Amino acid sequence: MRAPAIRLQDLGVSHGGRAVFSGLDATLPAGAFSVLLGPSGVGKTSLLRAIALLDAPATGQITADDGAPLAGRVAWMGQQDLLMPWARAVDNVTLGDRLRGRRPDRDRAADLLRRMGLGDRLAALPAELSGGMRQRVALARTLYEDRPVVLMDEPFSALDSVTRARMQDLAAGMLQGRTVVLITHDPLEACRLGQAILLLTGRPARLALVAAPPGAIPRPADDDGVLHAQGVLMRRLLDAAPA
Ligand SMILES: Nc1ncnc2c1ncn2[C@@H]1O[C@H](COP(=O)(O)OP(=O)(O)OP(=O)(O)O)[C@@H](O)[C@H]1O
Repeated sequence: MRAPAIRLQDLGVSHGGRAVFSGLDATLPAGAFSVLLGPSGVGKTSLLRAIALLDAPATGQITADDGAPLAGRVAWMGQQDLLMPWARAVDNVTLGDRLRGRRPDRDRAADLLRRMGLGDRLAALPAELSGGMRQRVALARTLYEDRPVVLMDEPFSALDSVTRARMQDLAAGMLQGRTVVLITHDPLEACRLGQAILLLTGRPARLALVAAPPGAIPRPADDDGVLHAQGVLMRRLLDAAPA
């Protein structure tokens, strides 16, 4: 499975006649983690939904550099977990297969949940799970899809900092070689996982590339380079924040 780079050309998204961004050009590198940060409401989800082909952009193009369509090669994890309330955790993980009429691999789903620390919750209904547990089930469902392109909107936002670090490690390992785009509000997360770090700011919004710290991902949270880059990124976010 080769993961393509994703090219954004002259991309524009509008809501209610107002441009969230326009004329946006960028390449999201093949087989690497791109991390997207920016103030609340700037347009991160709008951009990710356009890349996921969930919303048609007003202008421009989104293409894979291998020339093949992106459709069918993307796994999506939105801010809402969208778990089916009537399905047990393991069945929520295999939901995609069941909707496509394919035989679900419950062993693989159970293994994913175990790796996420949910081995004793395989048969739980969503209503019986905490917010952080539900988010891990949604993450397991995204990883289960096994796609070359993975788009995740704040996938670790509901997790305590230790679980968050563990899930970052797990995702970095399992998604190695995939083209991943991940939205986060956490500069440390961006510096642990980002091989390209993109900052979306302004109105209409513009994209800027921020230097990523050296080293393979997941980078240690207490690494000097990570801590320095985290400080630089925090300063950039503060400077970009609306008054
Ligand atoms: N379906 C929609 N209809 C109308 N306006 C929308 C719609 N979706 C988003 N917007 C507006 O577009 C702008 C960008 O929203 P978006 O959700 O992309 O921001 P974001 O950067 O992801 O925010 P957050 O960090 O809070 O999740 C906001 O002003 C939002 O109110």
